[in-house]
Amino acid sequence: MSSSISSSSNTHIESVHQIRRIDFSGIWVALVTPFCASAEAEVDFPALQALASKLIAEGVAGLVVCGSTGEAAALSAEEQLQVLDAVLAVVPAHQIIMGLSGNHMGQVLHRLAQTGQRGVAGVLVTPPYYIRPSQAGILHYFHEIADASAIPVLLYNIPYRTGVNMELATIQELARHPNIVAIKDCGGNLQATMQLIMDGDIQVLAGEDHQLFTTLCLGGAGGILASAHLRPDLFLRLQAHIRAGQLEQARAIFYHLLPLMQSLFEEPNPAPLKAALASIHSMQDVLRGPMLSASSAMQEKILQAYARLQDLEPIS
Ligand SMILES: O=C(O)C1=N[C@H](C(=O)O)C[C@H](O)C1
Repeated sequence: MSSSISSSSNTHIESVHQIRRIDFSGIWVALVTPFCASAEAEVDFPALQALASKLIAEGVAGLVVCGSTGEAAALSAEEQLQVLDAVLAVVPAHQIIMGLSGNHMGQVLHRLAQTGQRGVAGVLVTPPYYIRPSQAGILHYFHEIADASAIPVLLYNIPYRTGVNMELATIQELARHPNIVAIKDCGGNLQATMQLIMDGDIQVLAGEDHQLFTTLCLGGAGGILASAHLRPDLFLRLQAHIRAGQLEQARAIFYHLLPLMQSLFEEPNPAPLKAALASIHSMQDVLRGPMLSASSAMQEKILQAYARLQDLEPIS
């Protein structure tokens, strides 16, 4: 599968085995990891599977397991695999993307191999956090991962979490790698987003919920969103309207969703989301420390914003 890393990027790309290309367009849910209301806050596997099954039945493109919203940073490597396997037991592998973050290359490659063996649709990879590598270092990191990967790699540029931004030129160079197929765009740079869409080398997915409408209108492929846990039908309708060129209808749905999307991030994600899910699904409002449950004011606000979604006038 893998080849040695060459100093020239052209040679490098020519020598890499290309894996099958998958279409990542659509609405992907950045899945929460439900925990039990116990001292250890163990993963609540029945709640996880029920939620995953429900979202897939509702028609979303797929689920991102162990992403930021899945509190992957608070799960051990072993727990992350258990969460993946539990979701794989109820959701087809081609509808699952696995999150992969770390800063120890050997461990990251080991987890990549374990994920690849499970044949999921792809792996969503952040730059190594805390280290703050140079752009050349980021290139090196992703080339090593993409060379080794048995499954497609999606870039996850989220500088406010990792401490380092992936600059446009870096992403463009990575987009030439045959195994790097998409980006979850949380970079906050509209120029870069538009350029990547224009280049057409990788699929661009909105990674910030409030940017979904803009990204889709500009020609982006979809989104990976925490908020799509709540009324995924509206997110699917929004995307369908944009695909059909029905801008007015899509915009109406977007502005209807926006207060909820904004409220969900007024306290650290996924606390407001878990508060909402706990009141509408059979799961507990439990996060692992140092993350805390949403404040009671926020819980009320979220539930009100969610309730208002029922008011949407039917739009043909
Ligand atoms: O888990 C994710 O993936 C998401 N990450 C963003 C975050 O870092 O909070 C938000 C997005 O909705 C999903």
